[in-house]
Amino acid sequence: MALQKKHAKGRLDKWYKLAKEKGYRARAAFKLIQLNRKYGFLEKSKVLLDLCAAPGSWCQVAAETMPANSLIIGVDLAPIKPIPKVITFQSDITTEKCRATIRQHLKTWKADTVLHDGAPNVGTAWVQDSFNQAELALQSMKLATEFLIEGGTFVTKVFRSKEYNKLLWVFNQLFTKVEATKPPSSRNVSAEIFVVARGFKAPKHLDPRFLDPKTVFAETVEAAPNNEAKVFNPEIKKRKRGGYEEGDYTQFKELPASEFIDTTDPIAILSTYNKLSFKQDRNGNVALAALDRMPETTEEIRTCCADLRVLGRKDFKMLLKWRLKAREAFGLPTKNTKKPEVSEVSEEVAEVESMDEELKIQEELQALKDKDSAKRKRERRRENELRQKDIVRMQLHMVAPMDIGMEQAGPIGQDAMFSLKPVDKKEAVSKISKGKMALLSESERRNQDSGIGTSPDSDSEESDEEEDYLERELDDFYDQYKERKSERDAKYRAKKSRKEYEDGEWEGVSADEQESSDEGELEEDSSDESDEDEDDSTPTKRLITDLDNEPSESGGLSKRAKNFFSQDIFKDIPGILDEPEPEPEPEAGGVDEEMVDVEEAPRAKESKPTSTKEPKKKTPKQKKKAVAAEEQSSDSEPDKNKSFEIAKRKQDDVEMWEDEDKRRPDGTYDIDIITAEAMTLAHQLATGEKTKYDMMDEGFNKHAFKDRDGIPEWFLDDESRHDRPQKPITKAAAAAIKEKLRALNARPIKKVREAKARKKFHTAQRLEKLKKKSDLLAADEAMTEKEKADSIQRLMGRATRAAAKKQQRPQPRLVVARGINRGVKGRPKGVKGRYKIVDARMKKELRAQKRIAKRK
Ligand SMILES: C[S@@+](CC[C@H](N)C(=O)[O-])C[C@H]1O[C@@H](n2cnc3c(N)ncnc32)[C@H](O)[C@@H]1O
Repeated sequence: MALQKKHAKGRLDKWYKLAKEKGYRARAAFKLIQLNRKYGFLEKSKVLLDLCAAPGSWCQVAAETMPANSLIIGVDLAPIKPIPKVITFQSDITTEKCRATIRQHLKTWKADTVLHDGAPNVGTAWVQDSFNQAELALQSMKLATEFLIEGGTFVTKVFRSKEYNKLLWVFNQLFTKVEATKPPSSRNVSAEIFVVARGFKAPKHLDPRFLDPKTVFAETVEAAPNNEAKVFNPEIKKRKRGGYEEGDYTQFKELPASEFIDTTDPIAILSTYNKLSFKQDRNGNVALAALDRMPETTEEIRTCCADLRVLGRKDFKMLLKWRLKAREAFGLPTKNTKKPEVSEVSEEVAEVESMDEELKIQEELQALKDKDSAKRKRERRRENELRQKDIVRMQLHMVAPMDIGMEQAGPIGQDAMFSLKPVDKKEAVSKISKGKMALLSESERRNQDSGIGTSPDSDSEESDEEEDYLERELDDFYDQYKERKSERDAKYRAKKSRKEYEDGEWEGVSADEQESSDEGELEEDSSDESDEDEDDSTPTKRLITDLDNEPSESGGLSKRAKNFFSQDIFKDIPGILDEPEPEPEPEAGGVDEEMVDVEEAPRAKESKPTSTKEPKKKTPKQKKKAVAAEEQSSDSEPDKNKSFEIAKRKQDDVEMWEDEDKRRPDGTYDIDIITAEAMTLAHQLATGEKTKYDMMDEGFNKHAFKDRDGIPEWFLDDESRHDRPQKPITKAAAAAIKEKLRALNARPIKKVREAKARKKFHTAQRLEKLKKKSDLLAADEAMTEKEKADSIQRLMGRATRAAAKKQQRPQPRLVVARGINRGVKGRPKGVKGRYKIVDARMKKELRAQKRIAKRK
């Protein structure tokens, strides 16, 4: 028989998990569900009494299954958290108070079903426990007889013990049908069994002895067994794995300790029996007496023998050792004794030992398996969590689908098994084709040394994962915080949307340079090799070719830099791109794009003088602008000498661009300086206080080379707010910018300007109309000159009157809010036309102001 798992986790079986899933407070819920499925008593009940109901899973099941508006009452020694549609209270079901409270709740009603799943506190001596359980079942039976309706059902838990049959007998007297069953959700190792007693007979008079534990569980005197005869000649018992021995329904089993010493299967005894006794009968027991006197039979051994069910592995081991010592003392064969003549017995002993070891191995194996599966489960759960989060982020448009799933770690992603990118990067193809495996392993070794590619031990892996998890959590919280902030802050929203519309961050040439330098390193290695392998001078081909762009070598610049500078905005900036003279095309705008040969670029440059050449004479103002232009061009100074590929644009695009391009007739840029820093810089450059080389020097500062890799976003965001380069400003520049802004603010807003323009336009239209009319009148030959003059005068008068009328809008009438007007809402009585309610003081003040104005 397998040993029962003692640790708590062994009890977290499928019913436990199911209960958690379904929201039941205990796995016991399934016991009632299964009992009800078999007997169907809940659906028929309108009133139910649940004795010993805590934590309340049976009440939950009852509330779910019973008809609506049913009365469910639950009682327990322990408090029960409220359950919808269930009345619960705390009480001891063996007390009179509990009986009275139930009566109070039931009023005149009777219960259709009484449930009892009580279990007294176990852990004391087994005998005591079993008796208490049976007594509790009888007690609940007593309550049932008082509150059950005739024909009602009583369900109770009992333990298979000596009292079991006596209890069954009582139930049979009071119910028409009594059945004992063990639902599948009840653990096999548990001795509990459920009795479903249906058809309560509801006798008018009940003999109190039926419900008196003393009478019901009265001991029947049994003849003492003759154990003495069995001590050294035990009958070989076949263990029944399927259940209980024929005719043996008792749970508590006691065995003389001498039999444990004598047996060939001590494990079976330890797992079947409850007690090893040292008690001798009246005739005495030689073996037991010897055992009792042995010095190895310590007090600890005696305590262990008293209740085998509460022992752990260590205790069992101790008992087994004690047995071996006793066997040695009694001259019985043990593993160590070498007596060939009692080979049969020694074989048996050996078998016992092997069983012990086998058990141990099995246990260890099981433990390993459990550990492994728990680890895998943890990993799976973590992965699922990550995936879930990614999906949520994607739904919130925080990440693109490219960043998750297949695209990243899939067939072509960076983590993919068949990804060619890393292989390609390291120029591994050439090395593999050369057969120089040593080189690859060398680089691998380097990686390993630096910790890349080595598999860290599981502990650090776990802590890394935990850290990653925490970081992700933090990132999520930060994202949520940003979302919340963006909802409140309009400025932040604008910033965010600007970010969203950005093309993507340009990391500058350095990132690519880094990449190329990496490549360079490897190339260096390979060049060493090529010294030896001179015949391998053929250029190596890359595994992956970029279909979007030309290879970077052709342009001299890195691919990303070239893409950046090939944008339209750089087209006309002199010194950045060496743009060739556009080829005269017969149909401009018809061709979209044409690649110009890279070699031709310098030639084109020669043919067209670039605007970087400074004009010989400049006014200070022009000089300032030119300096600004130069400033721009100096940014791309290092790229000047390199040849680019230039893409032609549509003619329309060029025109549009030229419209936007703010240039003065003399070719200089019309740049608006709007910050005090820019103004100061422009001034310094214009006065020669600073040169472009100074500016380049200043570009190499602590802010230019910040390493942002692996730094969390929230940190960068916060830092960027405070850690900024502070550029100097002069007082004059600050004042100039302030003035400029004031002028800008003084301008009317667009709507006002539009309204004024409209007014002007309408007046011009009216004048035009008048002019036409007067021309017609003047051309009329039928009219005399005087008539013509009068008519024109009238026309003009009408127009001026209309205009004057429009201008003279009557001022609103001021009505004082006092007397009958105090607190009036809406138009005051007797007031016509426009009005304004004012208080007396305001009226007085207005009058005074008018008087003063008149006097002036
Ligand atoms: C196995 S639990 C009952 C589980 C319950 N049927 C459920 O589904 O959640 C046994 C309960 O019996 C209770 N109990 C034991 N003796 C009791 C007594 N004398 N009066 C009331 N409740 C008792 C214990 O407090 C314990 O909560």
